[in-house]
Amino acid sequence: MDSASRSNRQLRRALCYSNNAGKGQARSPSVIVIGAGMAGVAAARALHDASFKVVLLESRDRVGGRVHTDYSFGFPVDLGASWLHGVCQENPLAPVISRLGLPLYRTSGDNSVLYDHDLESYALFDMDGNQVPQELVTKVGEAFESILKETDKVREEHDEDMSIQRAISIVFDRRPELRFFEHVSSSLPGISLQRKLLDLLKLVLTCRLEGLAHKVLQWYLCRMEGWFAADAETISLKSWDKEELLPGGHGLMVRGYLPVINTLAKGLDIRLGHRVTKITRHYIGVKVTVEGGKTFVADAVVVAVPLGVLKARTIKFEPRLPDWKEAAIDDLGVGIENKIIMHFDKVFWPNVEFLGVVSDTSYGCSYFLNLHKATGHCVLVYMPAGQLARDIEKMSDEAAANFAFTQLKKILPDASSPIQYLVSHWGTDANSLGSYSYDTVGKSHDLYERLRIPVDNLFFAGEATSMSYPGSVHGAFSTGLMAAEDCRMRVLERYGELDLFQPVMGEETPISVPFLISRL
Ligand SMILES: Cc1cc2nc3c(=O)[nH]c(=O)nc-3n(C[C@H](O)[C@H](O)[C@H](O)COP(=O)(O)OP(=O)(O)OC[C@H]3O[C@@H](n4cnc5c(N)ncnc54)[C@H](O)[C@@H]3O)c2cc1C
Repeated sequence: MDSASRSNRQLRRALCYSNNAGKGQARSPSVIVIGAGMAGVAAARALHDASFKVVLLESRDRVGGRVHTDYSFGFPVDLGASWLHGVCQENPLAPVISRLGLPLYRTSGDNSVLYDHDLESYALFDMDGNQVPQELVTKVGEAFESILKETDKVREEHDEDMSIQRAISIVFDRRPELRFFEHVSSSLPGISLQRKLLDLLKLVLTCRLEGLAHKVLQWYLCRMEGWFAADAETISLKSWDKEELLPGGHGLMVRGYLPVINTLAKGLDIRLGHRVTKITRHYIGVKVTVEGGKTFVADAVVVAVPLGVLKARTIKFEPRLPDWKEAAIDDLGVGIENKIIMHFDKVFWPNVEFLGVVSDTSYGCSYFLNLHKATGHCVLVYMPAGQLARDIEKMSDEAAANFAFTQLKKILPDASSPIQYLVSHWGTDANSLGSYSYDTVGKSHDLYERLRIPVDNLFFAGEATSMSYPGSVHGAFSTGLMAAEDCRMRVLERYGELDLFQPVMGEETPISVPFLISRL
């Protein structure tokens, strides 16, 4: 007997044993889900509800993954995801959020990836603490949208992909007037030309338009980089807008995201502190090894660990994953965004949702989310992304919090020091190794789908396997359901017992419960 059939036999015995199947007893199909983030929990929940025997292995000592609500301030704050992108009933998370009665604070009704905040909710400042006139903030925001529309033409003309940064500079070379003067005047409809020119002159005189407008533009670029957690010179022109945007705008989870995870995770067999190191697949089943050598066997596995972890090859696949799968893992980008959450004893900042610092480069720009507007707590959240996030992550937590506070002091010199702070490390945390995926220059958007496609009895889930909603919580959730359904079909087809089990995405009529949306 060769070693493959010997180990198949051992695995079959282990499967029977692990599933408690006595003589004549029908054995439940079994699955191991790896990673208790939104995708893994969704997959485990669905398979559990479909009568599978499910074990969920999680390396951390908590569930949620990149959903991480912290309560150490005495109230919930999210170190990872905090917005529901697409506040609408079509959002796959809508039923659970609505039924739990979790309130949302809508920061924007706009569905664009650029504005998860309405333009009028920003207060921007230069490095000397002078506030940028609101009219200029709005106008440059509109100009930025026009510039991005112009990059569409660049995309159509070039077969080769390029970075969004490069495309913007081509637009400027071709249409220098887009450096604001024409835009500002032509975007005031219904006003006579003379009046427009007068308005423009006033703007130029009051705020040294060109220099300041350039800085505001860099700030918008910095916000866009935040959306992708990556620098503009690495973001693909061909694919940056390929994700699907659900309607309804963007809503902050006022009480944090964790209640959603906890609800889905209720009653599941979750093993915390179980870091998977090896996945061995056989025709009849899969063996999973965790740190310390303990093993688990099942009919199938759902791999729901982050793309960063797959890239680092800290989980060994035996036999190796096929080349096309390894290439997808290598080629898809993973960016970094972090949060430095500062708790103050009083509010000393303006009553807007976003405070921004403008600068000559997007790297020098920064922004703070004002949680006081949404939650009533005296909290500002500093959110660096891309290279800036990478640089700050090299600092100690104290130095990182000081850095954020120094930025704040530049715009609000009378700022008082935070009484508490929290710092995330999504880029270096071995359990994430990045914040979320994005399309890099020259690589196809299909990579998300390639990452999702199963390999035998290995199923893949997670935000980076979502073609439609990458980098999001609802995207992770829907890939968990998809992986569960694929797994259910494959395993049950083999047993010929399809009709014995509930479908993963049950056929009950969904009850539509409205969201609780506020804006103070
Ligand atoms: C700072 C930040 C802000 C964000 N903001 C938003 C937002 O506002 N809205 C939004 O929709 N999305 C946001 N996102 C993205 C969103 O958080 C993710 O897309 C989503 O939570 C990913 O879920 P997941 O299940 O794919 O992965 P994860 O949540 O990362 O889950 C993977 C799990 O696998 C575990 N794991 C890793 N290695 C192993 C191993 N070897 N063995 C066992 N377990 C392992 C991890 O510990 C983790 O629990 C944000 C992300 C970050 C970092």
